[in-house]
Amino acid sequence: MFSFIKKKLGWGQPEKADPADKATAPEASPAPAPAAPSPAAAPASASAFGLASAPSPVAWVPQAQDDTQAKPTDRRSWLDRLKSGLRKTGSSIAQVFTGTRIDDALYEELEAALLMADAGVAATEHLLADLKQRVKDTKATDPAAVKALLADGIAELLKPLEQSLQIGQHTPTVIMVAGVNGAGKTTTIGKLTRHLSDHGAQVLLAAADTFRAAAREQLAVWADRNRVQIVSQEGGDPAAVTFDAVTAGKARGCDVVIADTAGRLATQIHLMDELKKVKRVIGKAMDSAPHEVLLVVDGNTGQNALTQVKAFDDALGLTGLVVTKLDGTAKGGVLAAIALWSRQRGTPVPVYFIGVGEGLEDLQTFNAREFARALLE
Ligand SMILES: Nc1nc2c(ncn2[C@@H]2O[C@H](COP(=O)(O)OP(=O)(O)OP(=O)(O)O)[C@@H](O)[C@H]2O)c(=O)[nH]1
Repeated sequence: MFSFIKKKLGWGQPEKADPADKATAPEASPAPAPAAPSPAAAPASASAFGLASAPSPVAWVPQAQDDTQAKPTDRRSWLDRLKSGLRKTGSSIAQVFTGTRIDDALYEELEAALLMADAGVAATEHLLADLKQRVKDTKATDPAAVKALLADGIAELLKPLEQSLQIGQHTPTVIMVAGVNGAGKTTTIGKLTRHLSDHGAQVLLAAADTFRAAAREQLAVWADRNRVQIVSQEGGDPAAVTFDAVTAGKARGCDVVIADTAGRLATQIHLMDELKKVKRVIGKAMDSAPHEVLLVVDGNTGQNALTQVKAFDDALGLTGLVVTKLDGTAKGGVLAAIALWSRQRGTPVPVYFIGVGEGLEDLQTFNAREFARALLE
């Protein structure tokens, strides 16, 4: 399990809410008392993190090392789930290295295995060329060593996607969540909310999926479960709901506002226009917002995930991804394709989290090295 670490003195003491402002968000539930920060999340002083001289505000950093701090059993269980989810692919790539020779046939087999794993043509070519160079440089002669070199190449390609979601630079940090139907947006928001509130953040949810009543109810259940506020409205304009939520979040000194939006295909132009409007209106409610525009993609959709990332990025300018359902039949190679595309884009679109199950503990930070290993096991 990962956790968030506060790096700012005074964190956990949100500005006093303006009671008058509650009236501006008609259907907002009453603000619960913020969860007490855990000792790990609320250091006695910023210097505990070596930040005494750091002028920067901010941040909660779900750290890569959190994974290693997790209890061995926790860590095993989610890694095992990831591995078993990727096993289909893993075994086919791993199979390539069971022989004794490194020759053209091995590279051809590997090419086919990477393509089968959804890496796509460009990332497959990239990884093959990279591997050949590594083999040449190291003079590796043993297939097991070549497999390890491939893991290095994949980890290096994926590394720029391994970044932390920064919370705390703004009050509130506004996170807009988008994706196609059923990708796992609401579930991811629920899991993220739990982790944030467990670490003392005051979270407010915006039910901007005004289209589907069940979606609002589902988000309300998560809000209830996590004892956080929600701004919701039956029918109406998703942009208006989000505007109300951000305004209420500002007035109440909330740490994070997360907007759940209705699922849609990037080809549904009017629905994508609606999403652009939600983003614009968030900016009207708060100058710098949204601070994060996250796309939730289902890891089982293969190369289609890359198509979704490109299309939503064109429309919204993505700042991060959550790849869900990697415990299912996902082949995982598409992350290599996303990483290569990200490299060409200039600024990587990081994978802040991966989903490896439906439980609260099944939202994990992305670790390039571990993912590369899981892919090849
Ligand atoms: N196995 C598994 N299931 C997941 C994961 N994340 C979400 N789900 C499941 O996927 C289904 C759809 O999740 P939702 O959160 O409702 O998806 P959504 O994107 O909000 O759906 P719409 O609002 O219809 O667009 C639910 O059954 C979730 O429990 C995951 O990481 N692993």
